Amino acid sequence: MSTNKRIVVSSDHADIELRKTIAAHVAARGWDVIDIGPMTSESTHYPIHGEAAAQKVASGECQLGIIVCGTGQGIMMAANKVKGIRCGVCSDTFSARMIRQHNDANMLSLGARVIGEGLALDIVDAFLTAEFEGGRHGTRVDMIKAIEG
Ligand SMILES: O=C(CO)[C@H](O)[C@H](O)[C@H](O)COP(=O)(O)O
Repeated sequence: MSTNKRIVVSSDHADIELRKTIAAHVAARGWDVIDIGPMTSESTHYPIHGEAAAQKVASGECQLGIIVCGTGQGIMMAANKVKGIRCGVCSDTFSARMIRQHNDANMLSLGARVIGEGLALDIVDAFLTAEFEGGRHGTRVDMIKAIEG
């Protein structure tokens, strides 16, 4: 398996089944998937899982990450606190494509209580297949990086 196609997936308790479905879907598209759980639906705290996934991306162990909580919002906020992470919540495929093309997002967050499985998988595909365009968008992403120091 090519190491430049490694992706981390994580969630809180809101929908571990959606996370597992996403993991299988992404693996079927040739990605080496690291599923860091949690493995049960016992109530947990999304900052733990958002940060853990983000550290895998920030360290370079994974190129991308996909995280899931009820709305996608809380776990996204936690992930974005890790230096080097650009994570967006998406409930549509256009945004999922654009956060890669324009924002060079390295993580995608999904709200399991907002969207259904079919749309979630379409969003994942849009995110995975889009490529950063650079140019003026690179200038702006560099400005984001400068904010975090
Ligand atoms: O959406 C979330 C955070 O933004 C979480 O996944 C939780 O679903 C949300 O905070 C609700 O918590 P609960 O313990 O599942 O009621």
